[in-house]
Amino acid sequence: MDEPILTLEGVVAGYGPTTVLNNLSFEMKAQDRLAIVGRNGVGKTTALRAIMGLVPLRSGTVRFKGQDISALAPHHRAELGLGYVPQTRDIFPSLTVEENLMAGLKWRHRGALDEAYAVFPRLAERRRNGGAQLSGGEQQMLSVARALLGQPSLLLLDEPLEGLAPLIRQELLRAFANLSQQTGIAVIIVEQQVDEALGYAERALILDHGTVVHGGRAAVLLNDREALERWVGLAVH
Ligand SMILES: Nc1ncnc2c1ncn2[C@@H]1O[C@H](COP(=O)(O)OP(=O)(O)OP(=O)(O)O)[C@@H](O)[C@H]1O
Repeated sequence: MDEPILTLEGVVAGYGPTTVLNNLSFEMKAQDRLAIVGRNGVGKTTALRAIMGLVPLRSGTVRFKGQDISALAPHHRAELGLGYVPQTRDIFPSLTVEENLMAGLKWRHRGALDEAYAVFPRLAERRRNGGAQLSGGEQQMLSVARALLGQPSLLLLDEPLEGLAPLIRQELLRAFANLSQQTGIAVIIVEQQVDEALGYAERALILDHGTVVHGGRAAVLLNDREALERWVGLAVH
């Protein structure tokens, strides 16, 4: 069975008088890694928020694991297996790494902590450090680890590489690749670091004016500098 895990059909959404998502349609399969790229302000974050239920749909549908979730509240979507890591790293700076993770455990047993530490061994080394003492990369690992505790089958990552130095970005991407391999969780990554996101993803979409203007295998798009220049504004090397 190759049923899509997520399907967006004709999604229209926005803020007040502004329409941001304009007939956005795409689907992805379980265990896929999908990069969504595009210029600033084209609606990448809004697309993730619409999937998570944080911005209401004006029309269209979002289906997750075969169920129409368009009208479900965000916490119900989380219970069904959607995990969201917003751009603002979502951690408690005054708590230690372990306390941050414990706070995210909810109904899950402590073994879930070990699973998160297996994906991010760096967090295990830092388990007694305060959140505010962590580097930017470690804070990002912690916010992703917190999302993992909800046992998502699809993880939405909004610009996880933002503000991180190149070496840290590489380390984080290695950890994400490890995560995909160990858990098989499907991932949507929205990124400004286009080359790095395309290096990690299997498939990619380019958004413009809130709709898909280009899509395909990430490795192919990575070498299609003309499309990247046209739609994302990257210089052709
Ligand atoms: N809460 C909000 N209220 C009003 N307008 C908003 C809100 N959030 C975003 N917008 C506007 O919606 C448009 C799309 O924003 P969105 O953040 O989805 O784009 P993006 O592609 O993720 O951009 P970036 O790459 O800069 O993060 C932008 O014009 C933005 O100014």
